[in-house]
Amino acid sequence: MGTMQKKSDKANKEKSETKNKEKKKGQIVNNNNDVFSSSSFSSLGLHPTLCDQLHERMGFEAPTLVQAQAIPVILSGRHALVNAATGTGKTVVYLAPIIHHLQSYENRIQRSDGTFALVLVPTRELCLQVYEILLKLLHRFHWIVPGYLMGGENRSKEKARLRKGISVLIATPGRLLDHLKNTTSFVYTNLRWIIFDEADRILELGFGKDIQEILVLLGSTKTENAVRDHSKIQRQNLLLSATLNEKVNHLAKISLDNPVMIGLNDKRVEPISTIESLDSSGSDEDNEGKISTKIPTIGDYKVPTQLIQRYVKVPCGSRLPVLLSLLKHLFDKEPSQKVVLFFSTCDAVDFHYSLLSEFHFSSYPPTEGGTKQVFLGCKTFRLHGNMEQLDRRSAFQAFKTEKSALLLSTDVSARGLDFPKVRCIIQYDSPGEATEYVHRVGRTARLGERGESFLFLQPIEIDYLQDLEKHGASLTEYPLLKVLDSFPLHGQKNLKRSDFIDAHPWVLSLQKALESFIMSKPKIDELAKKAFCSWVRAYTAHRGELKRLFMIKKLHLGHVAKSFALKQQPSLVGQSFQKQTKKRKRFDKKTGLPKKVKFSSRT
Ligand SMILES: Nc1ncnc2c1ncn2[C@@H]1O[C@H](COP(=O)(O)OP(=O)(O)OP(=O)(O)O)[C@@H](O)[C@H]1O
Repeated sequence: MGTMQKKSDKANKEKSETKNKEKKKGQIVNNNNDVFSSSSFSSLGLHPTLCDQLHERMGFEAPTLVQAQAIPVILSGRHALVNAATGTGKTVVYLAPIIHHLQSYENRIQRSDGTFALVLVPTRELCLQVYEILLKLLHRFHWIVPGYLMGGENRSKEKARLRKGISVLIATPGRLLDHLKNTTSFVYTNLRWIIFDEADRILELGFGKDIQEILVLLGSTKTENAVRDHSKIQRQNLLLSATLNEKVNHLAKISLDNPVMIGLNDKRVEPISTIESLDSSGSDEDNEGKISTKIPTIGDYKVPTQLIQRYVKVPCGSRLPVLLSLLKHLFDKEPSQKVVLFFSTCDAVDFHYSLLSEFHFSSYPPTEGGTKQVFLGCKTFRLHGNMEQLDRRSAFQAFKTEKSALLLSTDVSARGLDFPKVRCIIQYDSPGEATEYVHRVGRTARLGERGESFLFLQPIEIDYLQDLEKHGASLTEYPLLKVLDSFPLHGQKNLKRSDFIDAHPWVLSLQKALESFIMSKPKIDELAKKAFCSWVRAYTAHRGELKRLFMIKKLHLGHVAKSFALKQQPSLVGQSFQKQTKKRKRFDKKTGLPKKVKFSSRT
């Protein structure tokens, strides 16, 4: 081993020891027995050099419970469905066994052998994140080449990398399919593993057809597996998520052969002999009666036990000042912390990002000359699917490394992203499906660390709590009035001012200031109007049971406009919204199917 290598290993060891000491100082609030196993990585059957990497380079002292349970199964070559809470280390569950096997081949694998393992993920950020972990794990196995393919990247460069050969490939489905069809130098004859990370989300995003095509092109549907049984390469496919539910049944059935269920108790997937269709939603509706599915419809999803889950009940017209007050309160209480704030649309992210970056307010804190100060002093980032790839990448990386910051995002950040030390999640717009609630709050309270989450609900939406309860998430009400009373107004603090949020003097004065601010900033005013339209559209897009809980008819659109600091409901909205609703109704009637998630506008 070279001196440089030794030095870097020593530095890594020191870094990991400091990290572990920090954790011991009290960051981890959960009982370690709930997260970590008492076994060691080597006792799971992993190669000693890989165990050293996990320990020294990654700073992992012991496997997590799901790692201890799943790694031996995956090492044995069995297909598997892995369901475990957010932030419990599922990435290593599949990467470690792949590396273990690849490094042990008698004839060292070469780039010209092409791709041995393929990991499919729903978003570009997750693609990069898994790639970075893989890079670290492969540090001592330089002959195993990692790589990634994803939308937004340069196709020709990707082609060139594929031509040279990538042993372990991380990809988003659309771009992978593109290369499978068009890049003749892409060698995948040695493919042994296909992993679907966040399997349910890949299907929810409407990639079902792509996945089906990918599986056929790779010869990895169950029927083709059976034909290939006699060939020398055995396939092993894995599906993972914190919310594996009935939506992945089709995928599981066509891609997994006698799978082992981990974290799904005794639920089994029934074997089938033909290829079922993976439509955009992955729904079972069109096959009802034909297939008896064994993954339950109502999943009791595992939310980290140490996570404090709250809801904030706010009348629609007061949403914006309440959001700003909550943010201010959180950062005043703990100036060095990271918060992720979720919205339903890209436009809402853009509007609130501009507002928070520029909004000044004089009443808090009162200053001598009455000079206005930026309302929220923390670093702010935004991340959504309509941003340029470069901006997306730099926001993602920057928020990862910051010690104290606020990230405004759509659901593009909800799945799998591992931002260190996020203490708080705010869901300003409701997530819709309970699965998305679980993944959004899962960006905090990872691996036993503490975390808090806030879900904004209007009084008319409060029944949504029952829906969450059905899935195992219990929320308590946040004492909002007490917090609002704590803000200084006319030099006075902590006075009981009102029993009603929408009549609270602090809320009223902040709302007034926000409206004047928007009127003085034509660009932000434009963003507010756009965000209003998208918000209403997104609200009408709730499906099934959720449509009953989030009823557009019950909304007062004037109050919705107020929540974007608009004094009046923008007039164009009526038309555009009606057009949109009519179009959707026509589509639903024609196809009988729910429309695909519009990835570009919503996330
Ligand atoms: N054995 C371990 N010891 C210490 N830290 C670990 C261990 N395994 C994983 N981690 C760390 O735990 C964090 C969460 O891991 P990971 O992102 O794989 O979780 P996940 O279960 O996939 O979460 P999600 O469901 O949100 O995608 C990461 O920072 C990872 O480095």
